[in-house]
Amino acid sequence: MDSVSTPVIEVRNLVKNYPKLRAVDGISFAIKPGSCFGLLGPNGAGKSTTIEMIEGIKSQTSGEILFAGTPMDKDFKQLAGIQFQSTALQDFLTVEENLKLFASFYRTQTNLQTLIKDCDLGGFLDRDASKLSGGQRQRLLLALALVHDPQVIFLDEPTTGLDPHARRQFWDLINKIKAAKKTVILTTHYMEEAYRLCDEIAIMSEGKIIAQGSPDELLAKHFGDSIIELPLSDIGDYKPFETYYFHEDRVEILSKNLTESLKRLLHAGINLDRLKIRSRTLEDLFLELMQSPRD
Ligand SMILES: Nc1ncnc2c1ncn2[C@@H]1O[C@H](COP(=O)(O)OP(=O)(O)OP(=O)(O)O)[C@@H](O)[C@H]1O
Repeated sequence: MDSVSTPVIEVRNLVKNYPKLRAVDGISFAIKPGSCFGLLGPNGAGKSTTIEMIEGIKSQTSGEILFAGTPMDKDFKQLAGIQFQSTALQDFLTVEENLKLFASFYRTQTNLQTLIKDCDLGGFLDRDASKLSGGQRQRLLLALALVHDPQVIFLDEPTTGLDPHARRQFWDLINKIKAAKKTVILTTHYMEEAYRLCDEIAIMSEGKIIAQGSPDELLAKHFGDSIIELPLSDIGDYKPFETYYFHEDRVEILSKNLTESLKRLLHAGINLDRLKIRSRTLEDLFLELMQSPRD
């Protein structure tokens, strides 16, 4: 897997039919080595089904899944790290015992002391898994996924239910994994998480990919503008030249050229002390895509 040009994982025309539903409907994508690839989409879009087919947990109805250019074989299990849900934990074993148990399942193992440090488990190694907080449990589950030093890590909604601090701590961990040149495949409902961690994202809806690219590329492609916000009381009866929306207490002006828009406002004598400028976010894009009619 040393060729930079060969994708670590490539999915071609992947389909999954359940008895009454096509959950994944002919999707294709390629994941570069050492990158973080995010699958986004509303509930039921087909993200988990897709990730589980790549992990080899579910079989596909049709289509191909290639690992480093060749069909997956049993060696993939050694090279892939899957962060399971907390049901995979042995509740009456301590954190350290869980780590040792999982490590014993594999031919190769990473240095456990380094893993404990990286995943910040040192403070509660002798605590039963059942007694961990949400953030501690997720860090242990991540450590278990990393115990055999895999090349590819699968994280299915890893920060759901975590408080903002624990979520940020988890993002730091994922960034460490990326810095170690491992490939990460992530599903998430948090747009900020996708924006901060992913090099590339695919947004799924009803089994199809409806948008794909780097977060910044997607934002640039879909939105060529920023939003200027002003309190209504400051704008007076000025009518912006640009597209604008009045809200109860503020006006939002969609500006394609901030310098020009700000010059116009200054020229009109508007007080800009309380002005805010906001870039469009992935959340704006996600909501817009979910509202657009699709074929
Ligand atoms: N074993 C199954 N049998 C029948 N239908 C299933 C099965 N597993 C999933 N589905 C259906 O397939 C569709 C896609 O489900 P999937 O779990 O992949 O979506 P998701 O994007 O991961 O959703 P979420 O964000 O809620 O986790 C849903 O309509 C779901 O009800």
